[in-house]
Amino acid sequence: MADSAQAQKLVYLVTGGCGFLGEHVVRMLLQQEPRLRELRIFDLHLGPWLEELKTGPVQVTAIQGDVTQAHEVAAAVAGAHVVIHTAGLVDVFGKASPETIHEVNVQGTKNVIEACVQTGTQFLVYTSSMEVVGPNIKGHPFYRGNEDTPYEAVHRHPYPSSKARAEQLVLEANGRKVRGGLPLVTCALRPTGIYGEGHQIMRDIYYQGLRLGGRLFRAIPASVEHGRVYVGNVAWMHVLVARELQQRPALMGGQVYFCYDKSPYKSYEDFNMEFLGPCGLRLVGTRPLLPYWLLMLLAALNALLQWLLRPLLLYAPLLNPYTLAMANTTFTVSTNKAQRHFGYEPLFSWEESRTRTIRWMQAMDSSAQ
Ligand SMILES: NC(=O)C1=CN([C@@H]2O[C@H](COP(=O)(O)OP(=O)(O)OC[C@H]3O[C@@H](n4cnc5c(N)ncnc54)[C@H](O)[C@@H]3O)[C@@H](O)[C@H]2O)C=CC1
Ligand SMILES: CC(C)[C@@H](O)CC[C@@H](C)[C@H]1CC[C@H]2[C@@H]3[C@H](O)CC4=CC(=O)CC[C@]4(C)[C@H]3CC[C@]12C
Repeated sequence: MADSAQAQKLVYLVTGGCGFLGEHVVRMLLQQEPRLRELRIFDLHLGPWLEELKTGPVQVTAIQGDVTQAHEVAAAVAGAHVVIHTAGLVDVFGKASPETIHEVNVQGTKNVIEACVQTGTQFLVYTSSMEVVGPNIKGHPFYRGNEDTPYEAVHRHPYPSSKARAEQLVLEANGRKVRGGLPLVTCALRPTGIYGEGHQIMRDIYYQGLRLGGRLFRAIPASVEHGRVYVGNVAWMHVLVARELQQRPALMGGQVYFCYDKSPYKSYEDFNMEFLGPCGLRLVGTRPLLPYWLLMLLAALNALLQWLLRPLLLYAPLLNPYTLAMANTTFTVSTNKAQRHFGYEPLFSWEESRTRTIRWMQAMDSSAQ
């Protein structure tokens, strides 16, 4: 909690503060930011857990709002010193239309930037994504790359395209004069695949395994590495970068940083088994059980079914052409830019990250019995 020795004077706003990552950012700020006077949580859907946060020394203000509505964003931003913008439509399963994804992720980010400029907020941290870089539509591997590694970032899918455009807008806004004449200082964080307590996809895969008698069937070669990072470390990096951005605007303003920790390099499926195995699931097959062309056919059939059924119901399975291509393309990062620029070190070791995630899954498992 806040240290009385340091003046509590800052107002932070977290957009998307009730999401998987957002909740961890909110809780991390309350634990690790001693200068916090008020913490505003802006989200389309407010969680009931927010009430428990209102008993501490920091004023917690829950704001139900929509980032696509400029006036709602401006009202929430007014008076904030720092904005951490995590709100977004994270959809690679065809649940939302491309237009809606663009409206939330791009127009919503434009609204946040303009709100900072109009109301005089000087510091903006944007939650971008590894997907801004890749994997690209050509399936080029990105093997333990960093922020400077050359890579042909080519996107067609609405989600990565929207994240790339939003990140570009945030970085271009760095240096704009805000109300009062000071410069806006922005930066973007690029998490790889986030895991940890509250990860909906992990929950979906777990229940899929239960439905298949405790088994999951390998679809991706074990050799295809996919970067993963623990949600607590991503939250910590957001808190640290928001603090250090105020101290080193010339160095950090306009920069991008991959989010990373000591999570091991594994295939997406093998990495998930670190948590699903202790919950009783088994991954069948040491290599893919089906040939890739058959997986592509099944993925295409899923996409066709989704389109045919859309007037009646939402059919959004994990396997579709985009998710298959993502899972089947190596994308891992190896960097220390965040450490060099603002002293970032993961707050949670791999062992702690794994234990916390397993405990969350086992608690979910016991409630599912
Ligand atoms: N989950 C992952 O593996 C990764 C996520 N990210 C990024 O991290 C951020 C958070 O992602 P998650 O926590 O996984 O997603 P999430 O879906 O759990 O959280 C997103 C939050 O934004 C809110 N939101 C959505 N539309 C909104 C709107 N129009 N107005 C206000 N709030 C709105 C949602 O209600 C939700 O609480 C996103 O920007 C995403 O692109 C980046 C890399 C990896
Ligand atoms: C059905 C099988 C082929 C199975 O292995 C599919 C897994 C698939 C659902 C995931 C594989 C890679 C994931 C994405 C990756 O972690 C990068 C991401 C970054 C984000 O900003 C949001 C989430 C995601 C797109 C993530 C989504 C799930 C996967 C596609």
